[in-house]
Amino acid sequence: MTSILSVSSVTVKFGGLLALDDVTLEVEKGELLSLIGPNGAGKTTLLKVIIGTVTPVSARLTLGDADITALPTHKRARLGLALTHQIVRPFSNMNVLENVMFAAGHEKVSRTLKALVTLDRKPERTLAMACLERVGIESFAGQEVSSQPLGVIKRMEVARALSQSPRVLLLDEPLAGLNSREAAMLADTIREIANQGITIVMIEHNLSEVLRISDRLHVLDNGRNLAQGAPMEVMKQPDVRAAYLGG
Ligand SMILES: Nc1ncnc2c1ncn2[C@@H]1O[C@H](COP(=O)(O)OP(=O)(O)OP(=O)(O)O)[C@@H](O)[C@H]1O
Repeated sequence: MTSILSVSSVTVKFGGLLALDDVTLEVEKGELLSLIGPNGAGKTTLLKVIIGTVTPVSARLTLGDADITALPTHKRARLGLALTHQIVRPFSNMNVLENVMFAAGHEKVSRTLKALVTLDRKPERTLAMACLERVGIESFAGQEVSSQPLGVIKRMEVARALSQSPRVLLLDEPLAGLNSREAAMLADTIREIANQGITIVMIEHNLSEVLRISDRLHVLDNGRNLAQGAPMEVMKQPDVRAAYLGG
């Protein structure tokens, strides 16, 4: 297997709090890796270090052949990283399609000056519709985002990230707040996205869905690596059970 994302020696301090302590993470091309661990283990902080919104005390990050350690967030995005947020903050004055078009257009505008003056938004519209189809909410395209249930909002957030054409998609608790049926359906969609060749790193507390769709688990506890490997093997480890499941 080939590593697409490699994260090593990540240490993060928030004042006196050591949030991550020499953490290492290897992500193989095409896999769906779930990052799990108790509350406060440092999972979201690690994703923020990867996307570039938290500055670590130390870290070395590579994406494919590129050393991205010193790159700002927008350059990491351009090289193929996209992140969905745990708490989705959509533009409530736009409809579902426009929210995805905005994300798609943002990338385009940041790429070329010409795009700043173009009035033709057809390419963004086509791309955004394709992303809505991939997450199964194309029939909600014209609806106001403010009247949508969380299940649609969560899918729209994934569509926004897909519109950036990521090589590695970072998902922060995509199933949080969904009922079991909605969670299972979105988990199936996430698995399908991975099957289509997009590498996924997912933080998720819904353990039954994590175990059902993940290729591999990486467990953090108290800011440190605790375990990693095949889901069932990892969950058998006594230290993982003690930390994550309370024994
Ligand atoms: N901006 C910040 N300033 C200060 N402390 C922070 C900040 N962000 C996170 N922390 C602290 O760092 C530690 C790790 O937090 P983080 O959110 O990464 O954990 P997590 O594993 O994602 O938790 P959860 O599963 O509850 O979302 C926690 O103790 C948290 O309170």
